[in-house]
Amino acid sequence: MIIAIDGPAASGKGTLGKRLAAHYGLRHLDTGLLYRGVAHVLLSAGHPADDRVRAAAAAAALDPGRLDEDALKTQAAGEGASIVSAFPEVRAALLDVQRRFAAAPPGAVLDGRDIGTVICPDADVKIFVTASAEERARRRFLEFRARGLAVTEAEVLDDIRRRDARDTGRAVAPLRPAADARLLDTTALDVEASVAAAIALVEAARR
Ligand SMILES: Nc1ncnc2c1ncn2[C@@H]1O[C@H](COP(=O)(O)OP(=O)(O)O)[C@@H](O)[C@H]1O
Ligand SMILES: Nc1ccn([C@@H]2O[C@H](COP(=O)(O)OP(=O)(O)O)[C@@H](O)[C@H]2O)c(=O)n1
Repeated sequence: MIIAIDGPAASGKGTLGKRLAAHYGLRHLDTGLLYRGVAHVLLSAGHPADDRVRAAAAAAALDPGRLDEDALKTQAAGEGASIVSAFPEVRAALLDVQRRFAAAPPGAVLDGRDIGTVICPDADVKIFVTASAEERARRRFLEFRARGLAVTEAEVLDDIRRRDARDTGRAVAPLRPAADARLLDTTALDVEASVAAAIALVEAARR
């Protein structure tokens, strides 16, 4: 079984992806880490994220097995990711690794922005997860604070809005629900209730 999870920044995609993978015995890929990894290569070498040629080279050379999640889950890497991910060459270079991951047995959960629309258009189940921007900013702010990262909730909200606008407005693989995606709004749901709702959507899709 292949489960595709898409949605805007900090909507809970990764949390649901991990939990659904554990529940159904599938592997999980957080595809945002790939784009964050590309941005991190550029930023850590002192180059701007909008250096298209370097971004394409970094994507082609990326080793998905060696991504340091802690270093990549920063605001700077997220912002950089939303810039490099708009370059078609970057997306093309990362396509195969995602499709291969999805196709390997026993199946997988992938989360990102274009899983249901581009990477796995034939996924068995597609979930588009949303929450209000304010609630997403609150959750991401708490996460950053727990990790000791210095940032305000207002900055996080700004960042989320800017990235969502870039991700929905780009020409290639924009963020949008696939026509056959099931919508899950978690604004008023805690993690456990969100997981239960997602499992119910998977079960409904399999019937
Ligand atoms: N339903 C929920 N209620 C409260 N907090 C949540 C919920 N879902 C996720 N979170 C928390 O919100 C933050 C963002 O979730 P995450 O799964 O990383 O989102 P995404 O992968 O979409 O960026 C994390 O700190 C996570 O623990
Ligand atoms: N499949 C994907 C996944 C991420 N991305 C880009 O990578 C950025 C970071 O993605 P992410 O999933 O790690 O971001 P969060 O939702 O975790 O904050 C997004 O803002 C998108 O620009 C993408 O274009 N396509």
